[in-house]
Amino acid sequence: MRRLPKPKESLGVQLVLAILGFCLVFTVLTVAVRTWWAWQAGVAAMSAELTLIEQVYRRTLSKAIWEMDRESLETHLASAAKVPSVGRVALTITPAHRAPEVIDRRQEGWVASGVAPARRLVLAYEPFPGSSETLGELLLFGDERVLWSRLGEEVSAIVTTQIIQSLLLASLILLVFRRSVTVHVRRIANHLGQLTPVTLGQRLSLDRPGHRDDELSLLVAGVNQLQDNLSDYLEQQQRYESELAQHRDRLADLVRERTAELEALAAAQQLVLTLSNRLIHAPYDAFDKHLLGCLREVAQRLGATMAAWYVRDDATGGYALYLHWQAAGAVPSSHLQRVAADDWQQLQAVLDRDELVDTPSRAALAQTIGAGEAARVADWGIEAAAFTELRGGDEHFGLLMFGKPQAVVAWQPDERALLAMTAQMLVHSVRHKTQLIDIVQGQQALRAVNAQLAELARSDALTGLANRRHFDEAKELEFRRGQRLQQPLSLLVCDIDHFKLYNDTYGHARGDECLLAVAEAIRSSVRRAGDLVARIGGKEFAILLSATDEAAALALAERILGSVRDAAIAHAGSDEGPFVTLSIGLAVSTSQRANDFDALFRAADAALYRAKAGGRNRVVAAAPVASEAALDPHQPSDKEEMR
Ligand SMILES: Nc1nc2c(ncn2[C@@H]2O[C@H](COP(=O)(O)OP(=O)(O)OP(=O)(O)O)[C@@H](O)[C@H]2O)c(=O)[nH]1
Repeated sequence: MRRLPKPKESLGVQLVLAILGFCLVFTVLTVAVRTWWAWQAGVAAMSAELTLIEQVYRRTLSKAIWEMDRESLETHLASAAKVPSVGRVALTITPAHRAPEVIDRRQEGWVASGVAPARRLVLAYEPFPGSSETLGELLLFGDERVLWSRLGEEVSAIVTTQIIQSLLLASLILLVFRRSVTVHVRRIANHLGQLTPVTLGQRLSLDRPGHRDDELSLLVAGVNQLQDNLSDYLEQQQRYESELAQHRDRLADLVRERTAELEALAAAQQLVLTLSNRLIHAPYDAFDKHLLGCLREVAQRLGATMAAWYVRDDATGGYALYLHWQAAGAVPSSHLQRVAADDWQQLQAVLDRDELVDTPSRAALAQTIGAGEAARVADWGIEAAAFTELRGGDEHFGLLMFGKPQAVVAWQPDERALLAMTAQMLVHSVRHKTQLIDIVQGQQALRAVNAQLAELARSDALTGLANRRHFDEAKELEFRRGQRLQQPLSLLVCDIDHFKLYNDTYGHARGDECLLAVAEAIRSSVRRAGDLVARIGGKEFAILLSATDEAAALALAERILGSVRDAAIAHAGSDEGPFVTLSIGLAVSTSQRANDFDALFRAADAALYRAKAGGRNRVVAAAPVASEAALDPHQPSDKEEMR
């Protein structure tokens, strides 16, 4: 506890100085007044003394003048002049018939003064009763110096008295002030200086005899009142602080709870996002497997041991189990594969109102979905369950059910959020999957149509064989491949004999049927998958046989002729017989024989020409195609005629 330093100045000293100052002024005034009074008294006293002298010397001086006793006169005047208050004695004798005589006696150094009193006495003598004679006059002058001397003594006495009086008064006041005020003021100051919140209860009391009711008592009461007020205030402050601390702690707890909740919510969001991504990228033929994986992960995050996805069973109006997951060790369910329409009516009604229904215990479950259904669900080995509908707009994708093996206080907000988000995510994913399947199926259909169109663009409309365009695309490729692999490429060019005549005989429509039958005969003769049969003109067909030598090509050509023959297409106007026949030109290309496909084609065409010229219904093989020069460019070509 820090003690207060001793003050450099003292109230008592200040009080004394003030009193002394006052005493000084008072003394000066008192001295002035009393000096005035002393002066007046001095003057009066001197005047009285002069009167007394006058009384004393009147008769003796009158008698001495009467008797002309000069010696006695001198003696009395000298005696009167020696009186201290008398400065000058002047006796004027006025005898009859004589000149007046003045006898003057004065104190040494006396000067005439306007302030010292003076007396004038007429001297007379009564030689006998009833007669009086004036003898002269006596002048008595007071000595001013005596006045001043007496005043000085008086003043010094007054001043001394006043000073002593003032000092005594001041000392007394100082003493009394110190004993009755200063000591207590210091005590109060020390008390206040040592006050702390802990010592506020210590009351101030002054060590004073008797019961006093003065300003100090008032001050002490005020200090004690102040301490009481401060004490109350501090108590209140402490109460507020403690309440504030409690609020702060509660707030910190709330913040902690909210933070944990938000973190759990963020984790739930993250999980749903991950699952959503997984479903988006899942191949749609494995979509259900991924859906089941989602149910499992959500259930595990919830601490659930089972998850089920029910879908509406349109046939019965109830629900059918679509996906189902159970934790290892959980009691497997034989129930609840199907739920009758009436069984979950109560649950459905609740779900129509609230999107999510959670029950923390079996009893709550019974209240929510009915005792019977709760018992069935309980058979699954669960105590707490949550249900949520999978609904998007007007579409209904069923409902989800998660179960925990133990009752809980309540499903937590983050768990409810996870359930809601999972339901939404599954609805979106299923919708997405449905849209995806529609798109894929659309693409497949489009691809099929495109393929069909492409096929049509490369097919002959009448016979379904490859058309000229297809043939032209394929010929160069096959030719180059044969060259590259050093394999022979054979080309058969087939032409129906006397087809004009056929048309003329049977009509154009029958001509088309004939073309179709011939094409079928050719197609059935060609068995190797790599061989290409094309209709390259009105009644002209080309067969491209890769990796086929001349012998094999000749055999195929003969087989074709046979097939056409076997088809027995009546041709009444033909010179060759009763049925439609073919003429075939054959050319074989090897790397040594031909430089390009056109040369091969021209060779086959030339062979066909020769087959026609040779009587039709036959195969003619071209001479080996060695070079361009080997062909006779001037020889007319059947093909050219056709075109
Ligand atoms: N019905 C039908 N006739 C066709 C088609 N394309 C071509 N023709 C006919 O085929 C005939 C070809 O006659 P020509 O070139 O004289 O030959 P040809 O009568 O068969 O005589 P050779 O070839 O010498 O045996 C013409 O009458 C064409 O109108 C077709 O797609 N359908």
